[in-house]
Amino acid sequence: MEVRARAPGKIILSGEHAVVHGSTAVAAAIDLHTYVSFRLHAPSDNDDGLIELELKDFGLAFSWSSQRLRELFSELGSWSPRSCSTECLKVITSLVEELSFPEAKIGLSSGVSAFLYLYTSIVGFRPGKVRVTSELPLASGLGSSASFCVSVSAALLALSGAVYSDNQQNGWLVMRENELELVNKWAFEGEKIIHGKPSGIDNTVSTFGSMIMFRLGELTRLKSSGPLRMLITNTKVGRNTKALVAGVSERAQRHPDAMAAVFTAVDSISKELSAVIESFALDDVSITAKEEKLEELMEMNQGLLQCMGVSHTSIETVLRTTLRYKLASKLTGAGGGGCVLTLLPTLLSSTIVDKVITELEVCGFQCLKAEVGGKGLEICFN
Ligand SMILES: Nc1ncnc2c1ncn2[C@@H]1O[C@H](COP(=O)(O)OP(=O)(O)OP(=O)(O)O)[C@@H](O)[C@H]1O
Ligand SMILES: C[C@@](O)(CCO)CC(=O)[O-]
Ligand SMILES: [Mg+2]
Repeated sequence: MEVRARAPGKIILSGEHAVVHGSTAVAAAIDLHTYVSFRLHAPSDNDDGLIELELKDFGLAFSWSSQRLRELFSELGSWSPRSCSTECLKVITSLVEELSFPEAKIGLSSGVSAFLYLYTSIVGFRPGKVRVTSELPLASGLGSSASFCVSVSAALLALSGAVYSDNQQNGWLVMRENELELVNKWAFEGEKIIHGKPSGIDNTVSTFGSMIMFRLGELTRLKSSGPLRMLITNTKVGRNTKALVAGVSERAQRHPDAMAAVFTAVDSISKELSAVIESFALDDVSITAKEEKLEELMEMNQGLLQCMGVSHTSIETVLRTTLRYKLASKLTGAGGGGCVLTLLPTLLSSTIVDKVITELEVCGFQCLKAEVGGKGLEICFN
């Protein structure tokens, strides 16, 4: 039997980085996904007993002898989430160092490490094959690492029997709440291998979907009936979330009082932004006033992200360009390049939107239009 899983990427409307330090943040799922398929090899199917990973978008395939992995890892597969020990991480790092990645794709090594941890922890050493494809740009702030960890964890758990397999039902299914929680916990362990010190917001919004307010591991789903249009601009400047998160923590150690004040300000911005979003209603006559509040809050958050040291000249170029059209923008995700969000007010004409997009694309950026606040993780058994 084969199982497929798909998990969305995300945007962060407010609170990235500060959320790692205990502030509230607001995030929403977007309709760009990572897709994972997983099947266990029948014993006769594969004499070598291989555990295989294919990263189709990159034309890369890796395999490990399950016998060798069994000898290297002491822990047997089990469904209860646990952190990767230092010894286990050493074994994984040396296994990944043996692989050859093209220079430009070396960043994938942390994803492969997370995969090895999740597979050996959840499935154990039973041979099988996992295939991955993604619609998300990697390392760009749209949560590619989290949607990878969520979809891999879900597929592995689904075929290992840890979650129910309603294989009579056709098409994509949403798991039960307690199963989503189990997937989310495993995905967080994968994110820890990729990010170092994640807050958990990315894997949580990828698992549960919708628009959420998140603080210290707790999520609150936001109820909003109004539209929220966002333009996403990918500066195509590559960066690495782990290094950016570490950089903010170092700044916080150098200037504890000033940075505590920055994180407190972000917390207030996220709470106010959530309240404005929840006040949206269908055919809202005061929509423009509410959107103006959102724009101001986004600009304030961007200013504080600059204080944290995670903006970038490419991000500043997007901000200047959109400001010429009186549109507010902020970076989304870890910053340092990557993606920028621009609020597209309800009454903004499509002609203006097209003009902004053209101007941004002339700068070499890529504009994406994505549905915001949609479904989270889904699985499919046929
Ligand atoms: N489809 C994938 N296949 C393999 N590895 C992946 C995949 N998607 C993400 N990764 C891993 O995640 C890394 C990118 O994670 P990173 O957290 O730096 O960026 P992001 O998640 O896209 O952005 P952000 O965390 O700011 O939202 C990649 O370098 C790779 O190791
Ligand atoms: C930068 C960060 O706040 C968001 C990355 O999308 C890191 C995290 O919360 O794990
Ligand atoms: Mg990430």
